[in-house]
Amino acid sequence: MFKTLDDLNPEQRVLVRLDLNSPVEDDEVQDNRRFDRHAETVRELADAGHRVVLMAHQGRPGGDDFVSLEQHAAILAKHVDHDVQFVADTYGDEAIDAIESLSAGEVLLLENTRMCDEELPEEDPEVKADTEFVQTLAPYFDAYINDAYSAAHRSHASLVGFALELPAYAGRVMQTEYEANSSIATREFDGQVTMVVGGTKATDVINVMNNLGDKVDQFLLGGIAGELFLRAAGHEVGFDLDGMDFFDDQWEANRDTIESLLDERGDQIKLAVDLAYEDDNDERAEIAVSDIDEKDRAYLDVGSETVETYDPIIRDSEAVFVKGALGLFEDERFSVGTVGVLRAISETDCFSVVGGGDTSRAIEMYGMDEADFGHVSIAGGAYIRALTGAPLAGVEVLK
Ligand SMILES: Nc1ncnc2c1ncn2[C@@H]1O[C@H](COP(=O)(O)OP(=O)(O)OP(=O)(O)O)[C@@H](O)[C@H]1O
Ligand SMILES: O=C(O)[C@H](O)COP(=O)(O)O
Repeated sequence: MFKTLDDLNPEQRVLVRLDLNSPVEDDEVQDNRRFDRHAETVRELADAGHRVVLMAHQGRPGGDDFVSLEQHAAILAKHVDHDVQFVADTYGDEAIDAIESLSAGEVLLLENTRMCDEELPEEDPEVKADTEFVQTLAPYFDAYINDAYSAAHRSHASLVGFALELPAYAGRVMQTEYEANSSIATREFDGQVTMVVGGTKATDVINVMNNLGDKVDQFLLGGIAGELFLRAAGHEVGFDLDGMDFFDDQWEANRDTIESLLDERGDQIKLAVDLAYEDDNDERAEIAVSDIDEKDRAYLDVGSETVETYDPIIRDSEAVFVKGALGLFEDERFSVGTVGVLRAISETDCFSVVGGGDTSRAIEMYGMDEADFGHVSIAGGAYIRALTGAPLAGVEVLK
C-alpha cells in the first residue's frame, strides 16, 4: 500500500503535511480535534529525534478564515506538549534559515501554504512537483510525510508535489483515516451494513447513496436529504422561508437520482415516519409524516418514533457508517435523532465510522465517548469521496 512511519530511517529531516484547517471566530482560531489527532504524529516524530518541519493550510484566499498559522503553532504545541516554532514564510529565505537552524527533535511550522501562489490551482502531481515552491523546499529534506487525509482529495502542491520528489510516507492520521474510511468500499462484512444519511449537503450524500450500489443494505435518512426523499414519496415537506429557494433548488438538482433510487432500492431506504418542529411556545413538537397536509413549516429533526424504528436496525448491523446529522443537533431540542442513532451505535459492538466535522461534534457535545465508536473521522470532502471508493490524489501519490 504505502510506507508508514514504521519504515522511516532514523534522524531524518522530515517535511510533514498536516490538515489544521479550523473554524475561525472573531480572528481567533478555534481548537478542535484535528490538532489532537495530528499531535500524535508530530510527537512520535519529535520523540524519535527527527527534525520536523510542518506545512498546513487555513481557509482560502479572499475568505475571512484565510489567516496566518501563528495561532495554530501555539495550539498544536499545547496538544503535542512540545515547543512548536513558527516562521511567517513558506519557502523564502526566512523559511530556509529557520529550517536549517533546526536541531534534532525540534518542530517548526511554516506559514499557510495557500499564501503561496503555486499551492492552489488543482493540477497534476507532475505539474505541482515542478513548481518553485516544491523545487526550492524539497532539497532541504530526506523524507515527505503526508498526514493530511482530510485534504487529500485536493491536488495541491503541498499534498501531491513533494511525494514525487522525496521518499514519501503516510503519517498516523493518514493511515487510520484511510483504513477506516475506505472500508465500506474495500471490506466484506458478514452481516448487515447500514448507512445513516443526513446533514445539509444533500447533493453530496445522495451521490454517495447512488454510488454505493449493493455495498449498503439499509439507508436511514434524516436532515435535508431525508426531506427530499419524503417529498419524492408525496409528502408536503421541504418548506422554504419567504424569498428562499433552498429546498426547491435541492429538489431540482437531485430529483432524478432520488426517484431512480426509490424506484430501484426503495425497500432499502428508510424514511422518517415523524418529524419535529418548533411550536408557538418555542418548544419541540412532533407530527406524524402521514398527518402533514400542508407545506407550512420547517422541520428540524426526525421524530421519536423514527428513532425507535432506526434503533433496532442499527443494533442488528455488522457495520454502520454515518454521514450527516439527522437534525439541528446544536440545539438540544432537535438533537433527539442524531443523539439517538449515535447512542445506539455506541452501545453495540458493530464496526462504525462517523464522518463529517459537524456530525462528529455531536459525540462530545452530548457526553458520548469517542472510544465507543470504531472510528470518528476528521474529514469532510475526503470522507465523502472515500465512501464511494473514489481515489484521493494525495493518497495515490503515496502508493
Ligand atoms: N433538518 C435540519 N434542518 C437544519 N439543519 C439540519 C437539519 N438536519 C441536519 N442539519 C444540520 O446538518 C449539519 C451536519 O451536516 P453537514 O452535512 O453540514 O456536515 P457534516 O457532514 O457533519 O460535516 P462536514 O461539514 O465536515 O462535511 C449539522 O450542523 C445540523 O445542524
Ligand atoms: O477542511 C477541510 O475539509 C480540508 O482542509 C479541505 O479544505 P478545502 O475544502 O478548503 O480545500
